[in-house]
Amino acid sequence: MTAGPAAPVTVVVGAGLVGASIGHALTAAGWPVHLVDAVPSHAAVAAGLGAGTAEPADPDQVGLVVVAVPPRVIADVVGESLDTYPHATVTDVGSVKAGVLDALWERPVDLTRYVGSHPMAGSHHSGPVTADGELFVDRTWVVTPHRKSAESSVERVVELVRACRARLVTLDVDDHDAAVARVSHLPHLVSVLMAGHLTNVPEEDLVLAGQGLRDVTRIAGSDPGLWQQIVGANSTAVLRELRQVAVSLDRLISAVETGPADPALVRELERGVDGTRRIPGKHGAAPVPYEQVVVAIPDEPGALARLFGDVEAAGVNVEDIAIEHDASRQVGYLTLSVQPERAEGLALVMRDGGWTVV
Ligand SMILES: NC(=O)C1=CN([C@@H]2O[C@H](COP(=O)(O)OP(=O)(O)OC[C@H]3O[C@@H](n4cnc5c(N)ncnc54)[C@H](O)[C@@H]3O)[C@@H](O)[C@H]2O)C=CC1
Ligand SMILES: O=C(O)C(=O)Cc1ccc(O)cc1
Repeated sequence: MTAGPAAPVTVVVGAGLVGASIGHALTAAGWPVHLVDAVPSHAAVAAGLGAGTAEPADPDQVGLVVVAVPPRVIADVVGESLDTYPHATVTDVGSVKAGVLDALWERPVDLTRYVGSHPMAGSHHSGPVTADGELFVDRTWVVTPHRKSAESSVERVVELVRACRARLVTLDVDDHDAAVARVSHLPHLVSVLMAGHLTNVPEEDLVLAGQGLRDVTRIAGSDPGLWQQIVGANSTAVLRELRQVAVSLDRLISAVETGPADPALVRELERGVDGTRRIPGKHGAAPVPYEQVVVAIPDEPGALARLFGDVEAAGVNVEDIAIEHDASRQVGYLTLSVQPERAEGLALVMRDGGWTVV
């Protein structure tokens, strides 16, 4: 992709997972990107992998600064960036917004050039090595203007969101923080609770772990230092959600105690199904109930490549995939999520190709 003539010289401060991913996305869009990091080797590694250059920018030429540092230092780095780059719009990508803005109001900086933002995409990894230029494609990116943000600054941050091919949502900082407590911070803590519980589970039981356990615990593997800062910065909203979950947990315990004959348990389980249906699909569209085709893959070299070749030849668009390994049987299972009307056809083609469809 090539940029229009207006692609601003951009400095990314913090060349970790999110900063380097933005560097890759903007570089692919033709934007000139300079990477800066308190740990110079992070900027050098990100640059070496193609996320921009680690050479310093001429401060007068910089049109946009993206601050992608840990939450605890965001306000300081935004303040310094507003001073260092006198003509630049400055945004940050921190997971919590109100505290940063509160801290900035206290400083003698030009806040018309600051607009907060938050890409709702990332991973449980940190650092520039796992960065991915496609991380933000079709994912929500929240922009949080404040009462002094200049319109031109908001537009520049919107250009950033578009260049990373994300889906723009504009929110006030407090609404943002309340929403992420519900859809990001609480789910993170519930995942942590579940994964932490596994530390008491005997190893011979863990051998039985399937995809369900991996699904609910993946994000618990994230950097505890980062999440300590995120939860700490949004503790009021997070506590509100946690207390509601504590009530739900008590209700679930009573339902299980009462036994399967009582409708309370099925009501709880159905509530879960209703919740999953409320999660929007791609582009924020209504959730699509995909159908799954599960294919057994023998544990032999080239099997996966051959399988993907056959799926491609079938001409079916795969919406999502998951791989589960059965350690005891030297076999894997590939779950292909497809539009419901394509599932039967895909299963037939795969069987004709000699695959075992489960
Ligand atoms: N990890 C995720 O999935 C997501 C994280 N975020 C937010 O993005 C920000 C960055 O997170 P990650 O990229 O995951 O962390 P990371 O640990 O991968 O990268 C942070 C980088 O900032 C650098 N750094 C620390 N202090 C600095 C300073 N004072 N000046 C310059 N560089 C400094 C570190 O050396 C590191 O390279 C955080 O504020 C986080 O809340 C937002 C969306 C997703
Ligand atoms: O790994 C995932 O699925 C995430 O949801 C990552 C993530 C972490 C922190 C954020 O503020 C936003 C997204």
